[in-house]
Amino acid sequence: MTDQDRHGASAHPHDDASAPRAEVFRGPTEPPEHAVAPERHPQAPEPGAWLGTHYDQCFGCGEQRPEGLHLRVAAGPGVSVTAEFKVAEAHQGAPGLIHGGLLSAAFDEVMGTVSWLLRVPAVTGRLETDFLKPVPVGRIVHLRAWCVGQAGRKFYHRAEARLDGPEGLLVAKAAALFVGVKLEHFVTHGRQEDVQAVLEDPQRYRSLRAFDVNP
Ligand SMILES: CCCCCCCC(=O)SCCNC(=O)CCNC(=O)[C@H](O)C(C)(C)COP(=O)(O)OP(=O)(O)OC[C@H]1O[C@@H](n2cnc3c(N)ncnc32)[C@H](O)[C@@H]1OP(=O)(O)O
Repeated sequence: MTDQDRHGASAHPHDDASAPRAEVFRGPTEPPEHAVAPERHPQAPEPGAWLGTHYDQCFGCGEQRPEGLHLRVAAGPGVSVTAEFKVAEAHQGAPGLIHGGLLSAAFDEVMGTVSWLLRVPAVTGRLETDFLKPVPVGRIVHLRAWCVGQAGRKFYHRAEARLDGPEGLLVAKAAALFVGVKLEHFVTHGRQEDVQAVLEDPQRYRSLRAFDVNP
């Protein structure tokens, strides 16, 4: 019995000639045909401006997290950002090498920060990472992230990580789908004592400022 016999007209369901092939083969992080080019908000920080930490307890950029990544993110041209962090002892997975999940966390943070240039609060829906080379402790990881398309509330981002600087060895790549949310998302779902602390001192959650909710 051939595959064709087992599955009917074609050997694989995706081989159905009547199916919209481009859509069938697209993954969730690939912008659909109807996606539009993202627009940098007119009041987005100028290219080169440091964006600073968005929340002092954030694992990615927070100043109050000694074991965190302490990413320093700067606005780039268009809808893009760059960032750097130094791989610390606490970031190890294998001896002397970064934990892969933490590299994904760095991608999550830097792609999340792209939202600042769009002025749309957004959360990660899906995040994919290609790990290309091992990353040793003590090295600087240089990250770049940019938006490649928007379809309604869905934002499609890309990012890359290089060793020691923007022209360094490419060690990892990422693609993500972020979904725009209302600020109520954070107020509703966050642990109430942390939400309350931020409401009492909004400076601790600078995203609020970035999104003009509490300028
Ligand atoms: C400055 C800030 C820096 C921050 C950096 C760090 C960023 C983060 O880590 S955020 C934390 C991690 N992410 C989360 O906690 C998000 C948890 N998930 C959620 O809250 C919800 O699933 C949420 C908000 C993403 C979507 O829920 P909801 O608002 O009900 O929208 P929903 O209708 O389900 O989805 C909207 C669209 O997105 C799509 N979508 C949602 N999730 C996914 C997914 N995982 N994969 C593919 N598509 C998805 C849906 O299919 C839908 O598409 P369409 O409009 O074409 O039908």
